[in-house]
Amino acid sequence: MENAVTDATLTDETSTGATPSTSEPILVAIDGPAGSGKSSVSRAAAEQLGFGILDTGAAYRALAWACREAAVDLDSEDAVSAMLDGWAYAITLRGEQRVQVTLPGGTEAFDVSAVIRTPEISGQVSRVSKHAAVRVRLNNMFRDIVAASGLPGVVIEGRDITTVVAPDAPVRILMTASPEVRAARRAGELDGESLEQVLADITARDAKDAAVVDFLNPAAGVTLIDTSDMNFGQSIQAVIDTVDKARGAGPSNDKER
Ligand SMILES: Nc1ncnc2c1ncn2[C@@H]1O[C@H](COP(=O)(O)OP(=O)(O)OP(=O)(O)O)[C@@H](O)[C@H]1O
Ligand SMILES: Nc1ccn([C@@H]2O[C@H](COP(=O)(O)O)[C@@H](O)[C@H]2O)c(=O)n1
Repeated sequence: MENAVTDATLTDETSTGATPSTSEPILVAIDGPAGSGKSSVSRAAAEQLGFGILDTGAAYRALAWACREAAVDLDSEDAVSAMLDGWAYAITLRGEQRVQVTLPGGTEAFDVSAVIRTPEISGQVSRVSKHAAVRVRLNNMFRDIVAASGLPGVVIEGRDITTVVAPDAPVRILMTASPEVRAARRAGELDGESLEQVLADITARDAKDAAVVDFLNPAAGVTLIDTSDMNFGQSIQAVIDTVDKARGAGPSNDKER
């Protein structure tokens, strides 16, 4: 993969505002199904902790977008892997999330921050994330991004972070919520999508994704946070409490197995 760059190329608001750390960042690994609140809760928790946030789903989404733009067959593992040889990908770890992609052979860095969130991309992304070879390469890219971040800590969220990308992270969380709660939250964000449609979409995506990685059951040592009956603030606090507990301080309301 050419140039998997992060904050450094994405202007001011992405800079950490602190002396870059020279040691490995502390990792907070968070997994969960679609709409569980991983991204938004992780982002808010990261801000409180003074950490960066790496949204790994954004890379899969950007890859699906790039393949569609370049008329690459999303179901072909070889063709999608070839896209990884030629593209350039950049994501901010601090401040507003910005995602940029340069297509193979191109020079323009497209800002795909908004388009990767559309239902069209959500509906196609599992076609690229199902490929084992693609996952291995993106997982290496995620580890490289974190290692090069210069941040004191990074919250990294996705589907296989607690189990594959960072199984040794000192804090590992599975964030979940009932399908109905997740659909209601997501429907609130999407204009013109009925609750039934959103529920059907996230259920279908979870089923496809769960065939590749298990993000519905916490692995040994992973803290389960079910946010079904929590508001946004309580969900953030549950993450902070879990981090504090791992650091040997403060309360905890988690369930471990
Ligand atoms: N505990 C909560 N209470 C109320 N709303 C919440 C809570 N957690 C998250 N939300 C809201 O639910 C929506 C979905 O959250 P978010 O996008 O973070 O989920 P996600 O797990 O990252 O989803 P995806 O995997 O589809 O990207 C957002 O509008 C978010 O603000
Ligand atoms: N670690 C990950 C993260 C994401 N995926 C795939 O990307 C899709 C989009 O992820 P969001 O978190 O933005 O919803 C998701 O549906 C998976 O197909 C993944 O496989 N592994």
